Amino acid sequence: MSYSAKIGPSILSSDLACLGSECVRMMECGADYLHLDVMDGHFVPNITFGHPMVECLRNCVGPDPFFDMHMMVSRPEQWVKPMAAAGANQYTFHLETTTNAGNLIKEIRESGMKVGLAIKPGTSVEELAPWAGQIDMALVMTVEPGFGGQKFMEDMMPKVSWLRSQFPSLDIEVDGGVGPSTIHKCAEAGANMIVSGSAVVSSDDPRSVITMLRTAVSEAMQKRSLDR
Ligand SMILES: O=C(CO)[C@@H](O)[C@H](O)COP(=O)(O)O
Ligand SMILES: [Fe+2]
Repeated sequence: MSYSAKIGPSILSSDLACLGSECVRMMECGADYLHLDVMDGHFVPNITFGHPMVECLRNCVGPDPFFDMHMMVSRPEQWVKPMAAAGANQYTFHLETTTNAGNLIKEIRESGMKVGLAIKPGTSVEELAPWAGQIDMALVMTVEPGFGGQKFMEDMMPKVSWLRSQFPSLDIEVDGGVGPSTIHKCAEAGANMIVSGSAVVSSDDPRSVITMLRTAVSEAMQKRSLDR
């Protein structure tokens, strides 16, 4: 087993006028990485921010925090180089947005970033599988992308279990409606990278929530390795 439990707050649910200090606050509360949601108003019905904001956030938080860019954009090819230059570490694009995933994976790697590949709830995991050997992380969306604060879709868990059974050392991320009441389903299914927005950011005690989420994932990982 080469993966580990990692918790990445999504800052979409925070006060957008304070994004820099919110990123710093999340890292101080024990986040393992930051999940930054880029929306273009076309692939999803919402707009957030682009690479100029990412560059400002990088300058604000310093070189260490890992930026996982969740690119909810129709033309992911367009933003690879600008995001790399802005300080992104991982570029997670949606399989639904491209007919040439292989080329995009290559471009992302050549730009020095890790590669994440995301699927919407309506996309089957078998469509992602052919790329699994070439990516660093698979993202199984547990809500329709576009907004924070939505209800967790438990019926996505078979996708996570299947991926974990087929690709035992792949980083598998879940995103959407994940918090203390839903983490056990994700952890048992085999997810190890946990995006949590409103449950962490809106909590009075984000540190405890982050610790609780990580513990749930670590315990499920330990149980899986004992069961084998
Ligand atoms: O990508 C998305 C939504 O499209 C997510 O990253 C959400 O922003 C997570 O927020 P919660 O559902 O955890 O509140
Ligand atoms: Fe996201």
